[in-house]
Amino acid sequence: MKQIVTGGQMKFLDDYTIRKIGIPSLVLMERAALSVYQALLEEKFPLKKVLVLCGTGNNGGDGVAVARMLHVTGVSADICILGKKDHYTEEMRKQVNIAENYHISFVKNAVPAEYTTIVDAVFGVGLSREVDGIYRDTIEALNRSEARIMAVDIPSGISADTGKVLGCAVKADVTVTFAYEKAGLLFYPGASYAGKVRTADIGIYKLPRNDFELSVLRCEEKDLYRIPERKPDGNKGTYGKIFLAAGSRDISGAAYLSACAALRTGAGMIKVHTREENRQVLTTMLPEAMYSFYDDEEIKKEQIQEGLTWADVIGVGPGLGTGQQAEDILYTILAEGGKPLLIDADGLNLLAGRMEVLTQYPAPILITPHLGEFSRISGVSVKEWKEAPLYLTRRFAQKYHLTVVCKDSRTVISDGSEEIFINTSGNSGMATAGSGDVLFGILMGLLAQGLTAKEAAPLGVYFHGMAGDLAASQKGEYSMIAGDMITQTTEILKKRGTVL
Ligand SMILES: NC(=O)C1=CN([C@@H]2O[C@H](COP(=O)(O)OP(=O)(O)OC[C@H]3O[C@@H](n4cnc5c(N)ncnc54)[C@H](O)[C@@H]3O)[C@@H](O)[C@H]2O)[C@@H](O)CC1
Ligand SMILES: Nc1ncnc2c1ncn2[C@@H]1O[C@H](COP(=O)(O)OP(=O)(O)O)[C@@H](O)[C@H]1O
Ligand SMILES: [K+]
Repeated sequence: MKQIVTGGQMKFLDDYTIRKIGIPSLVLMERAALSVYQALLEEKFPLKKVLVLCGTGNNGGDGVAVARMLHVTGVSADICILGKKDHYTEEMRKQVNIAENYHISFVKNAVPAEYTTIVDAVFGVGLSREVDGIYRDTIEALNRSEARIMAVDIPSGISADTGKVLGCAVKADVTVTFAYEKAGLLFYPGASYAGKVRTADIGIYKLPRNDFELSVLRCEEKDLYRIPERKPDGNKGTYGKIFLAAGSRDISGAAYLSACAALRTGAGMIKVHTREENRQVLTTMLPEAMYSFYDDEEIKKEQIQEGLTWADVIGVGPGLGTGQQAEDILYTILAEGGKPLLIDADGLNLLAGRMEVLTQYPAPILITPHLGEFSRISGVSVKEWKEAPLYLTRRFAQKYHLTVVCKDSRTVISDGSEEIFINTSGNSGMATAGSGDVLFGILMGLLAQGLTAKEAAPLGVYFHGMAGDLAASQKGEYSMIAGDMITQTTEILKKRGTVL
């Protein structure tokens, strides 16, 4: 797991390192600047003529120090400072003073087109409002230039918390960020503006994970070891039994994809409860699953109850429809299930406006809404969610005592606790029909093998994204389809014990 921080947390950690630990601010700044200087060399930036654009805060101070490091090694570097002298921070003032002593060139109205490399040190985590005026004009000119662009800490204009563009923002080729990745570098569009992100250790105090009031995390490849090991003496009961209510009249694809993904992830057994019309196609495509079917007659509660008693984990929703039968199935499960429950798609659509029924359920619930579904069940619009994804996902999880997987290009996962996850695996090829059903299957499979909802959710989402990345590398983002991700699930799990 990698620790991520918000802008506010980074400021707290800067301050803590300086005031409580006692490392002088200028020492941190020197290390920050050195890491940017090294990145310019290692990333082979064309250093024929460099412009360092600075703001008046400490991000600008970093920039002035980078210009000095370039200058002393013989690189032609100009400094251009946007903003008034009386707004300089103390560190910025000192850096400017040192640069003046070195006779580095300060330019007033820089023309970005004249430079081969531009270092963006206008705003860092201190950006507090929309960018406008001279700042906007300069950033726009910079983006139009042919120069390679290195952003210091975060591209100026990107919100460190949400990745939103505040007015306008620098489009960087590389960003060197200090101590921790900022959430705004992971969320889109910030992630696109940042280019390649390098994280540099500059001596900031590493707060233990448990000491963060809100700990934002992301999974990495090595976390896949958390998928339970296969036991040599295991039997199919060991790996869990799933009861899945999915599919509706002549809609079988979602049921197939989620059931197949659950089995491919390692679940022991799955029983799919679906409409009679799907019998032939499902039993042909996935004979490994068990089935119970229902037709136009009233839902037979005993049939569902039998499945619920047998199962260790229950899933409901993919392709279920929102008619009376679907509603009866959902409510029978909510009344009689009593086992860990996963709800997706139509299961969630049926719950819009009555989410509080979930608080009565006696076992953990995991829901996997995409943003449209989240909006329906929470009343939070997609636009509002984008303004505060971490806060709003967590608040919703707390309100209804759920684990929530809010699916987007950067999925956010929260069980309401102080740990919240942003997922960074995956690609736009996954925006294809059935992709969410595969995720649902993976999550059911992980729960069936004994992981809790809190453990399974971030891991399963990461695993799903990895399968998507492998599928894209083989089929391309245009052509990959949901079934390809199931194929890659197999490949990832094959390697679990060897490379991880
Ligand atoms: N000692 C420290 O605290 C360290 C800070 N570091 C650097 O300092 C940065 C944070 O520095 P600061 O907190 O000084 O903040 P920034 O330098 O990020 O920017 C804040 C300044 O910009 C102004 N500002 C904010 N939004 C604006 C807008 N839209 N239009 C015009 N002006 C705007 C603010 O009024 C303030 O003067 C980090 O991102 C990092 O690059 C590093 O040097 C490491 C050590
Ligand atoms: N651009 C993207 N980058 C990464 N992941 C994506 C992207 N677009 C979609 N996904 C992922 O693909 C899945 C789509 O799920 P969903 O919207 O429920 O689709 P469906 O209902 O068609 O199965 C989610 O897990 C989502 O996070
Ligand atoms: K910057």
